[in-house]
Amino acid sequence: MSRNAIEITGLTKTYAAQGNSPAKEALKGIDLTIPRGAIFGLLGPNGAGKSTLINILAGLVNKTAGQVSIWGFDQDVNPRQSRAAIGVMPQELNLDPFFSPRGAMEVQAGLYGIPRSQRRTDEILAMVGLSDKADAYARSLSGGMRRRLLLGKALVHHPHVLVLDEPTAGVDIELRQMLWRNVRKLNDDGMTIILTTHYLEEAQEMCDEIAIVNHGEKIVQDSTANLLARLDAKTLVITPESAPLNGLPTIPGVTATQRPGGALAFAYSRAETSPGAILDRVRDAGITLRDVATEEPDLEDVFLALTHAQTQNLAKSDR
Ligand SMILES: Nc1ncnc2c1ncn2[C@@H]1O[C@H](COP(=O)(O)OP(=O)(O)OP(=O)(O)O)[C@@H](O)[C@H]1O
Repeated sequence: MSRNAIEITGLTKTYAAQGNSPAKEALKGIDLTIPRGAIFGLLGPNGAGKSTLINILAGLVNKTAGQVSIWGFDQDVNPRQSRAAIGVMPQELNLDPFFSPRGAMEVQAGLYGIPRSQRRTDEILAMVGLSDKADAYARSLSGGMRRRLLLGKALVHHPHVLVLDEPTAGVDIELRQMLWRNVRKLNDDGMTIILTTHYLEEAQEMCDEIAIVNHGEKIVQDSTANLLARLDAKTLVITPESAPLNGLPTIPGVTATQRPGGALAFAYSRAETSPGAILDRVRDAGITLRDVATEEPDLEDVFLALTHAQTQNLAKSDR
């Protein structure tokens, strides 16, 4: 039995040409392995192919080529088992307006063939904070409540893998906290979580491992810690007692800038110099230090560096 939650090889999706729009190759042969028990981040700019990939996993979009296996079940060989192994909280708030949350959960449980005695409707509604709206009409629910219900529906069949597609886009702090609390708890209980988000801070905080896709290709997959360590750039930020009289010291290999408010930022590469050497030159220049701090690169820097490099390579290969 595979130890991976998801195994994808050579996944390709070409949307057929329609009217004036030409055919679009949204996924260009992606290989992706997601370990069991992970909180996995799938990141990429708009149009990179994330939703296409997730919709293929959910069985909502047919792939053009490649293999997809969920919890050891090949989608083409064991479609029912592979579908039962995954629950997806979609991006769009598409709910039947005539069902109450309880009704919608019961219908979903019926679709998955869960016997009444094994349904956990009330427990899940409580978990997503919808107990007091259990019997309200879906059309009277706010956007945030609809999202809660979509999460509840994704959990009805207690899947091994939970996919959250942009779950926190435009939601308030309370809902965001509820989501992350539940994600951590479900993960602690053994559920594998796959998450797409535009908020890189969130991915950095939540995910153990991350894949970045761009233009339908996977450009990197690594642990969050390794991705952050890839960037060698660091910044030393010095708050001086008073503005430097003779301007900023010039230090080879270091880019010095003055920030609004007076702090001096020295961007350097760890491979080339050390904070100690920079501080020596700053003191030599007669600058008295009030405060010193270092800034690490964050996921946003890694993301920009990688997607930018890929876009440049693609442009070169087009020439
Ligand atoms: N049904 C469709 N028919 C034709 N083209 C499509 C269809 N769905 C998506 N595309 C195209 O495929 C590419 C990938 O889209 P996809 O929605 O998978 O990206 P994404 O990474 O999820 O972006 P976003 O973050 O904006 O949702 C885009 O160029 C998009 O326009």
